[in-house]
Amino acid sequence: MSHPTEQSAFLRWTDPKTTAVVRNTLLEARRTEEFTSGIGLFAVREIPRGTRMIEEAPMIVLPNTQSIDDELDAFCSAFQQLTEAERSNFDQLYCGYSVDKTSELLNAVRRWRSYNLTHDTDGSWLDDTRHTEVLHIIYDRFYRFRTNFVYLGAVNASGKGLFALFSRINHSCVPNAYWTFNAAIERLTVHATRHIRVGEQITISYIKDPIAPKIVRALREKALAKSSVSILPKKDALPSAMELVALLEKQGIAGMELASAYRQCAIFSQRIGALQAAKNYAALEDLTKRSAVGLDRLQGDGDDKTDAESSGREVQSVEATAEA
Ligand SMILES: C[S@@+](CC[C@H](N)C(=O)[O-])C[C@H]1O[C@@H](n2cnc3c(N)ncnc32)[C@H](O)[C@@H]1O
Repeated sequence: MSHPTEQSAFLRWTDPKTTAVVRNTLLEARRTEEFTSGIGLFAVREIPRGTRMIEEAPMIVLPNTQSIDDELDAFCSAFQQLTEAERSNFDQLYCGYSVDKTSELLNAVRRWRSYNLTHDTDGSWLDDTRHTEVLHIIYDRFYRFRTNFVYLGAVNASGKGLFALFSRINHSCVPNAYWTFNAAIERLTVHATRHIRVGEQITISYIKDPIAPKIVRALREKALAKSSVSILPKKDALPSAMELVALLEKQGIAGMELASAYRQCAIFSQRIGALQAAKNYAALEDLTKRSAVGLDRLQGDGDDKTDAESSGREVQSVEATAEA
């Protein structure tokens, strides 16, 4: 239940001198050497492939909403429930501020403010100057959420979550980690998809399909087309799928995309009667999935077409603390 004083969360910023420290026993957030990449997450220990590097509960969860007003309202309610340390941590997350400053969003922020925040912390009406400042604070924080949230299921059809440590992970087209929201344990997990050395930056792919480069898409489409009942002989499908596997392996892409390519190889091998090869590919698919999402994810929903799994060799919990 929201207490009136909690509304003051949007009437001031957190103390900028407060340093949010976000780490666990395997990883720490720090500035990257590249100016444009800001803060990143780095390994503080050797991390074997398949290690569960992060198992993190959301700081903020929003339900799937239909309108921008509903989403903003849900965000503001959730934000007001955060502790001071969490707010401070949140205020220091990266903000892609100028991404889409739309009048629609600004108007939604104005509406929310006028219904919910009429008075200042000292009880006086918000004057014009404070009014503008308060709009800015709400707008900025909502944007910070929008820069960092992930869907907890299907895009545009599920709730959204914000995770403090996960929010510090930068993108790479050839990532060394794979993330998924594991509904069985209601945690976001990040697994190492290859061995990671001390000091190496942890990266994930921000792109839904990281094997998007044209050449790879073409290969995959070729493999799928050849597997269909008509036109092309089924036996041609396997070499194309194997070509895709080889390309992914060469690039070092070892998340669920590779698992899916192994699966194609297993299916196509089985179809031409190469049963031992099919078994081998199925085993590789299984190993790859375990390394990317973990056994609990695989057993949790039984949907092996979507995400990955991991061995769960190490489970780290997030320590998000604030130091004055
Ligand atoms: C979720 S944040 C990641 C953490 C962020 N670097 C920070 O300082 O907190 C996403 C933002 O990080 C930056 N970023 C992520 N990956 C990057 C990359 N490979 N190169 C440059 N900037 C990157 C972009 O500005 C992106 O909008």
